[in-house]
This record gives sequence, C-alpha cells and structure tokens, in this order.
Amino acid sequence: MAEPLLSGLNLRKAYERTAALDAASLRLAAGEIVAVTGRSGSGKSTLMLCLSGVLRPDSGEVVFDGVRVDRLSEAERSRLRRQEFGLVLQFGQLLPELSVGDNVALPLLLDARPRRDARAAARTWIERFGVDHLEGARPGELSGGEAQRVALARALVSGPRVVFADEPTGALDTVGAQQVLELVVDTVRREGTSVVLVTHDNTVAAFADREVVLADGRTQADDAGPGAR
Ligand SMILES: Nc1ncnc2c1ncn2[C@@H]1O[C@H](COP(=O)(O)OP(=O)(O)OP(=O)(O)O)[C@@H](O)[C@H]1O
Repeated sequence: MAEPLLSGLNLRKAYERTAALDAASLRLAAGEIVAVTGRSGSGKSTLMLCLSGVLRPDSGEVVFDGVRVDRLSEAERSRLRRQEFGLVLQFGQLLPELSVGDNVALPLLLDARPRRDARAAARTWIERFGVDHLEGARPGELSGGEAQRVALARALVSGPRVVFADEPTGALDTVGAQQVLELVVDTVRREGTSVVLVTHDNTVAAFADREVVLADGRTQADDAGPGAR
C-alpha cells in the first residue's frame, strides 16, 4: 500500500468528562474520498477536527504528508489549514460582516494573493455552485442551503490537497445535495484532491470510495486503510 497522504492513528479526545474519541484511526490516500459515518454523538465531527488540526488529540498521532500535525503549534496548524486544507464545518464558518464574494476569496486573501485575482477565482467558484446572484449578499441573508454552497466554494477556492466536509449538504434538498456532491466529486477527481466527508446520510456516503464507521468514538479496525473496501 502506498503511504497515506493523511493518517490519524489511535486518536483519543475527551471534552471534560465525555470521551468523544477512543482509539479512532483513519488513513486517507491521495485522491481518495472517505465517508465517515456513525450515529449522532459517535465522534465523527471530533475525528474530522483532529485530522484537520483544528483540535489537538489527547493522544495518538496525526500525520499529513510526513508531518506530525498533532505536534505543531496552533499557528503552524492554522497555516497548514490555510495552505493545504479546505474546511466545511457544521456551524458558523462564514464571516457575517463579509460579503459572499469576500468570504469565498478569504483563503486566497489570507495567503497574500492580489485582491483582483482572489475575487476572480472566488467568482468562478461562486458561479459553479450556482450562487453568483448572491455575490454581494451577507451570510445572514442566505438560506441554509445557499450558505452550504458558499462554504463549499470557499473550501475549494485555494486548490487544497484535502477537503474536510462535515455534513456539507445537510441543509439542501435531495436534488440540491445530489447536484452539489456531483460538482464536488467532479472537481476533486480532476484535481486529485482527497476528501473526508462526515455524514449520517447513506446517499451522501455513496459518493465516497470507502466508508469508515465510528461507534462510541472507535473505528472498526479493518476500515482504517485505503483499499479496505
Ligand atoms: N465542544 C464540546 N464540548 C463537550 N462535549 C462535546 C463537544 N463536542 C462534542 N462533544 C461530545 O462528544 C461526543 C462526540 O461528538 P461529535 O460532535 O464528535 O459527534 P458526531 O458523531 O459528529 O455527532 P453528530 O452526528 O450529532 O454531529 C458527543 O457525546 C458530544 O456530546
């Protein structure tokens, strides 16, 4: 098996008294789409947050492209996320005071790309996700489904190597979710991007190459590697 691009091994994470992760592992190959499924409260979001360097696990290791992410400082993890990852989180990731156009352009602006280029790239993604009529709107004026389209555009705009998406289509109707997922899968297949897709919805998980099931913070051992179908 080729070296995984990203791996989380034996991850444990507790919030005060709740053990959210208890020996969870996931290996993600370059270009692979993995769905993380499991019941509500099984630790899916926490696993995604540990893998993407938002949270530091209490124990276990997270390795991205040979780098121990769990050993990086907050600032280094933040830079890694900005440069290599695209994140679609469940709650509140759009900045309310910025327009849709600026929200989508933000990862490029933070990376010191000229404003004109950043806005042009953002516009391309906003159009692809069918929300170009909302470019000047503020997040507070969007429906849940529109906000999810904008969040996906923002996650893809910088050409990330890994996209982490937590229930990215939960606010869309079935047809809308299907369209958006087809667009995301087309894009990541073309670019060779890897995806960690957190969902409790089987029709969403069906877009992935492989499914990793979490139960009480644990992954099933034989689900943890590329090729383990
Ligand atoms: N910030 C937090 N503080 C305290 N407990 C938390 C926090 N976040 C999650 N938990 C708890 O950790 C456990 C795992 O939560 P997590 O959100 O990872 O599960 P999930 O599988 O993503 O759930 P859902 O499908 O409902 O989003 C749950 O028992 C949850 O109540």
